[in-house]
Amino acid sequence: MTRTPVNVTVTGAAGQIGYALLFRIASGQLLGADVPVKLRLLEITPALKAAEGTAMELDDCAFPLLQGIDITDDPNVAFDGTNVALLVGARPRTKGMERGDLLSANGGIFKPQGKAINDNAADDIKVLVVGNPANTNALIAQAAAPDVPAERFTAMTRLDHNRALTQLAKKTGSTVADIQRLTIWGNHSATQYPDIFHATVAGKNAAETVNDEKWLAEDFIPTVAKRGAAIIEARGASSAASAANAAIDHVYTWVNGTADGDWTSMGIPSDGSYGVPEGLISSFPVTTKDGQYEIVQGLDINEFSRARIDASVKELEEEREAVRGLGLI
Ligand SMILES: NC(=O)C1=CN([C@@H]2O[C@H](COP(=O)(O)OP(=O)(O)OC[C@H]3O[C@@H](n4cnc5c(N)ncnc54)[C@H](O)[C@@H]3O)[C@@H](O)[C@H]2O)C=CC1
Ligand SMILES: O=C([O-])CC(=O)C(=O)O
Repeated sequence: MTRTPVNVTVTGAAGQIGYALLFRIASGQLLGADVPVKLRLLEITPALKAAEGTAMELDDCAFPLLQGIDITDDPNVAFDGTNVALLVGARPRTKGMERGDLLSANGGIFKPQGKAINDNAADDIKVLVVGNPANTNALIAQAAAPDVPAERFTAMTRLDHNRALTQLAKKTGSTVADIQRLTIWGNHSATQYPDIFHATVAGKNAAETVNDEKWLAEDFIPTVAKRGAAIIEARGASSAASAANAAIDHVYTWVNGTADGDWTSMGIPSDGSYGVPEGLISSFPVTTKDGQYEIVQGLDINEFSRARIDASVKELEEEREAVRGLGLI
């Protein structure tokens, strides 16, 4: 039976992440190996030619699942009938900046895009915001889309999650496949909190296996939280292929479900769980099934974790105040 293609919109299609992302979407890695896709590429006018070049290369791959590519600089066209929107287009930070410093440069992009999603997207629209500061940009887009259920707006902390998996695997001499139930809490920023207290390594509690609070506080957490800056320092540009990979993981998991007994991390509108004020877009442990996600409930939060979650949530509240002040929400 022929399946109806899923419309996938990618903003910032001519950028670094766009280049690492589009070919993987077209090859079936975003939604599944049997799901045809139509791509919509949104770019600013001066970058349309570069986006056309990428589209030519996509054509040249002859991907069996790719059923069309539209390129536009008009958000209303880009989000028309869209089922999955990946909001990547935004300025990346450079050396010495925090992601929050991008709010005034990038925040303005997400209000009109949120409105265009509200007015044009398909009823089942799912949105992933990658452009930084991702959590608060997702809040801006969501606020501009009152007709879309709020929970469809998510922000990417899967890159942080993946980074934490590898650091923990290295420390414990295991592989990432041995690790389950790791959590990123809070903001995709230096205040984020990668939590291993509920994680398991080969079925055993990770924190007990590590048994080294100094490593946790002074090595693991800062390594994960400051990894983006370390990549910028090393590469001279912010992470692109790993960010694209995390975007693929985020949407694939959202659509296709988490493995039994495991969970993932997603930036999602808080329902007040774990004391995170309702409405803030904060990272939580979530399970997914049938295209829906649920926050994992009932986890014991110790003092070590509580202080760190609260600090990241406080930063999210400050960012929300800042964008209120800018009239973006
Ligand atoms: N959440 C996360 O884990 C991560 C987020 N990022 C963020 O992703 C964003 C994109 O990064 P790169 O691709 O490396 O940047 P880039 O500068 O290579 O590409 C950005 C693209 O967005 C386009 N763009 C700008 N304004 C736009 C608009 N209004 N509509 C459509 N397109 C627009 C630009 O023309 C450019 O082609 C940055 O904000 C970066 O900080 C990067 C890595 C990880
Ligand atoms: O650090 C940056 O600016 C890019 C990013 O979000 C990341 O790599 O996590």
